[in-house]
Amino acid sequence: MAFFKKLKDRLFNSSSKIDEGLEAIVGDADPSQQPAVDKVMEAPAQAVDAVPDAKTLTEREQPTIETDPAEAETAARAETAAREEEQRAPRGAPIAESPQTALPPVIPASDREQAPDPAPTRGILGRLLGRDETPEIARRVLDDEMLEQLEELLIAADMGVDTALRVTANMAEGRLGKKLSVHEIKTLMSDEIARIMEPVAKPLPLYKKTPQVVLVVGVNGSGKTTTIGKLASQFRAAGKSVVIAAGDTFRAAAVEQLQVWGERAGVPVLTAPQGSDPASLAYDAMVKAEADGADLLLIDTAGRLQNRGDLMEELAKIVRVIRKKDPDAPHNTLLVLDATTGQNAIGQVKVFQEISDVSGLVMTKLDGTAKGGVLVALADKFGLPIHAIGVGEQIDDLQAFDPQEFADALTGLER
Ligand SMILES: Nc1nc2c(ncn2[C@@H]2O[C@H](COP(=O)(O)OP(=O)(O)OP(=O)(O)O)[C@@H](O)[C@H]2O)c(=O)[nH]1
Repeated sequence: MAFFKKLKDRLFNSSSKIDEGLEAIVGDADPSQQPAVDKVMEAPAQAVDAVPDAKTLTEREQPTIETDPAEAETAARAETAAREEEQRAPRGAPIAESPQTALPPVIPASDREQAPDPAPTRGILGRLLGRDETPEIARRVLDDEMLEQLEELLIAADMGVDTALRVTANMAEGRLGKKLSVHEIKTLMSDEIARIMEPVAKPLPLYKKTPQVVLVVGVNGSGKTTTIGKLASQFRAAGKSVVIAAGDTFRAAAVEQLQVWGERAGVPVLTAPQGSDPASLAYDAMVKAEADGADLLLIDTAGRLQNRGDLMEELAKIVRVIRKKDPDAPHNTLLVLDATTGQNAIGQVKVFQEISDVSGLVMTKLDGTAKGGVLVALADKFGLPIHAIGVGEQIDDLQAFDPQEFADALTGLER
C-alpha cells in the first residue's frame, strides 16, 4: 500500500490531470439530465448546529453555580463590557465577516463554495438519527458527448488517439445511458488501461548462461546512464555480479557519469579513451566479464539519433563483435525512453526497432510529468515488454512495472 502511495505521488502530474479533467467532465452534465446528484447516507453529521452557542451554555450553567450576589453583579458587568468590546473589535481574520468565510478552516478554500449547506439536505429520518444525507455524489449519464470528452482527456494525457479510442470504446460497452460517478469512471478507465498493459508487464528475464549481455540503447538524455546505474545496483543487491561498459565513448561526461553510478552501485565500469571504437570496448568488456565470471554485462551506447546511419552502423558493429565471444549476445536490447517526451517516444521505438533488435523497454521520468499516458500507447501499439519504470533520480527509483498499480496511479484512483 505504501508502495502504491509512493507511485501515485510520483505520478501526481499525470493523475491530477486526469483527476481534474474527470471532475470537470462529470460536473459538466447537461441540465436536462438533472437530477444528476445522488444523495448518500453518511456518518453522523458534523454537529454544526448541535454545538450549543456560548450564550445558551452560560445561561444553562448559571443556576448550577452558587455565587455571592455582589460578585455576580460585578461579573455580569464585566461580561457585558467584554461583549461590547468584542463587537467593537475588528476581529483579526476576515473569518467572521461573512457567513461563507465562517466555515471551519479545515475545509480547504477551494471546497468552501461547494460545501453543502447541511440544513436543506437533511431528511426527517436524518434529523431524527442526527444524520446528514451528505456528501452528494455527482453522476453523469454516459453518452456520446461524454465519451468524446473522455477521449480528449486521455489524448491530453498523451495516450494517443488510437489507444484513447480503444479505452473509451471498451469503457462504454454495455454502459451507454448509465449514470456514472467520477470514482466509477476512474475504476472503469483504470481497469481498461491495466487490461491493455497486463501482457507487457515483464521483468528483465535472467538466463542461466553467463555473462548475460544487455545492450542499453536510447536517445541522449533519455536516462540510459541512470537506468544502468539503478539496474546494476538492484542486481548487485540480488547477489549478482555485474560489469558495466561505458560505450558512449564520444562523450567524456557520459563516461564520467557512468563511473559515478558504478561507484554507487559497487560495480566495475570499463572505459576507453574518448573517441575510441565502442565495439572494441564492448569486446574487452566481454573478455573481462567472462574472466570475472560476471552474471551480467550492461553496455551503454551512444544516442545520437541525428545521424541515424552512423548510429545504426555503430550498434551493428558492437553486436558483430560481441557475437565473436557469444553468438547469442546481446541477450537483451533495452530501449530507454523518457516519459516527458510524450508521443515522441512512439517515434523513438520505431527508429530503434529499425536500427537494433529492441527486446524490451524502460520508461524513465514518469515522476513529474503529465505525459505518463504514453506508456499505455506504447503497450497498445508495440506490445514490447516493459521491464521497469524510472520514478526519480535516486538509485532505488527504478521500479518493476505493475500494470494495475500504474493504471490506478495514472487515473488517480484510490481503491
Ligand atoms: N526525474 C527523473 N529524472 C531522471 C530519471 N532517470 C534519469 N533522470 C535524469 O535525466 C537526466 C539524463 O539522464 P542520463 O542517465 O544521463 O541520460 P542518458 O540517456 O545517459 O544521456 P546521455 O548521458 O546524454 O547519453 C539526468 O539528469 C538524470 O538524473 C527518472 O526516472 N526520473
